[in-house]
Amino acid sequence: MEQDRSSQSRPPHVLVFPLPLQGHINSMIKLAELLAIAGFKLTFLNSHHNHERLVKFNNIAAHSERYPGFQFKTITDGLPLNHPRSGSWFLDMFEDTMELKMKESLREVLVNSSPPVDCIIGDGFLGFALDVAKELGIPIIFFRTSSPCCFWVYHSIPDIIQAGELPINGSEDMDRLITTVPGMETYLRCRDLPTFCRKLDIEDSSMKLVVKQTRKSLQADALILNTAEELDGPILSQIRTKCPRVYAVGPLHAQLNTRLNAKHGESYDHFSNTLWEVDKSCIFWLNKQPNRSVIYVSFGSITSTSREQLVELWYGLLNSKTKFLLVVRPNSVIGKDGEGEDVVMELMEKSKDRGYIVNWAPQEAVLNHPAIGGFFTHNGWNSTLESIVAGVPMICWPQFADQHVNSRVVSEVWKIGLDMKDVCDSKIVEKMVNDVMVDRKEEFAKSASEMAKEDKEEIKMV
Ligand SMILES: O=c1ccn([C@@H]2O[C@H](COP(=O)(O)OP(=O)(O)O[C@H]3O[C@H](CO)[C@@H](O)[C@H](O)[C@H]3O)[C@@H](O)[C@H]2O)c(=O)[nH]1
Ligand SMILES: C[C@H]1CC[C@@H]2C(C(=O)O)=CO[C@@H](O)[C@@H]21
Repeated sequence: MEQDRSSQSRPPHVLVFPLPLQGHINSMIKLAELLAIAGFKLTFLNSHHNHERLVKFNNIAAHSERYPGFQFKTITDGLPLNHPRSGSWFLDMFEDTMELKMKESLREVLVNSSPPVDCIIGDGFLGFALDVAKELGIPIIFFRTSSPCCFWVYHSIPDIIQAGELPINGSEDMDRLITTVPGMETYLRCRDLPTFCRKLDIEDSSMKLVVKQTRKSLQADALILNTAEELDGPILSQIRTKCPRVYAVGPLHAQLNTRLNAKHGESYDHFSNTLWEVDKSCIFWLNKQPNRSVIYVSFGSITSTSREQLVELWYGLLNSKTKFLLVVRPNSVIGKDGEGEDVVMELMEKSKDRGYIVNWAPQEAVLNHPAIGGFFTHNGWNSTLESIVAGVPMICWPQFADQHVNSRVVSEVWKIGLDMKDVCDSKIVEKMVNDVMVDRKEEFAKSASEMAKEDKEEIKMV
């Protein structure tokens, strides 16, 4: 059933539909805010579950006050209410019956929308949105929230397999170069491939899923990526050989900040859109530390660590020559019978002179604080971009998906950090922290600040 979208005297109505994860909501809501500033009517389609958390930890009504055309709607994420939604739960959403539930709910929202939706901006990982859009005759743009370099690797997986470069033959094989991803021939090793490629079985369902969603992204009317030409020009050129309508619109947090600050001044309150309670006390702690003396340590919104890994990281930080601000999300330490939570309490107590631990930080404010000199990160794409824009060098400890490719690009191509992938040893942590924060401090600070400067120039030009 097609709705009448003709002869409009009203602003165009865009529906933005993210995969229900913090890392996807963050950049997609910033894009929605930018479109609302430009005068579009905006519907942001959240899952019931995440919307409840957004309402709990943010002043959600403020979005519609600030942007009169902005509204939230909610649908199911396809999962039962009692689903734990932790660990790698999100893969459950792609079970056929779960996906069907989301697809039907999306269809219903679109059919009943008034005014009608003129364009969908769908998360590129929710390929079924394309089928609904086509059925209803609504243009659709896909937005991939992860990195362009990983998008390109996902796209190339069938060629890598065809060339016999996958599967990986055990741990001995991890440093072999992959030569069949155009543009990355000189630096991409087996260990830098997205983790889904570490399966021995080339018919593995998660590997097939990422290829399917990636190839489907190219069938939309256009593809949006959260990057800038200055940052990812060579990879964007490669992607454009498969799909000419690729737009680099990022880094979105910086685009939005630039516009809001220009209009309202530097002290304007920005929405954090967070699914956890932000602990701002760390900013007061940072205020007491010397410039560039603290390493910020955080692994995003999905990654869990084992108790042993956390203790190993903590000893490395403690033995280094620098202070640290560490984020440990509630329930993110895997251990038996509350062991995970106990260890966090113990580390907090023992860290007092050297560090500060919070459950969830105001990350952008932290990265832009003068006391921060480095970011120990898992290289989720948002964190990577936030670090680049703030001019903060990185120590990379990637955990899954695009993060392994991102850390390789950060360390080997952009040279704004060190890569610690596949290792968790306190001695190596200590050495890398000392390198970035003390021994090679000026070298890394220089490359990171040059990169931030180039990026800011491009943002000003847009
Ligand atoms: O204490 C914290 C920790 C994180 N953040 C924010 O949370 C977001 C985290 O996003 P990201 O760094 O991308 O990590 P993930 O949450 O792990 O993101 C998922 O989604 C990303 C985008 O698709 C992928 O690149 C990642 O690999 C995937 O794990 C960032 O904007 C951070 O600023 C906070 O505000 N406070
Ligand atoms: C659904 C998760 C698995 C892959 C997605 C992704 C990506 O590389 O595109 C990154 O992180 C996760 O949020 C997505």
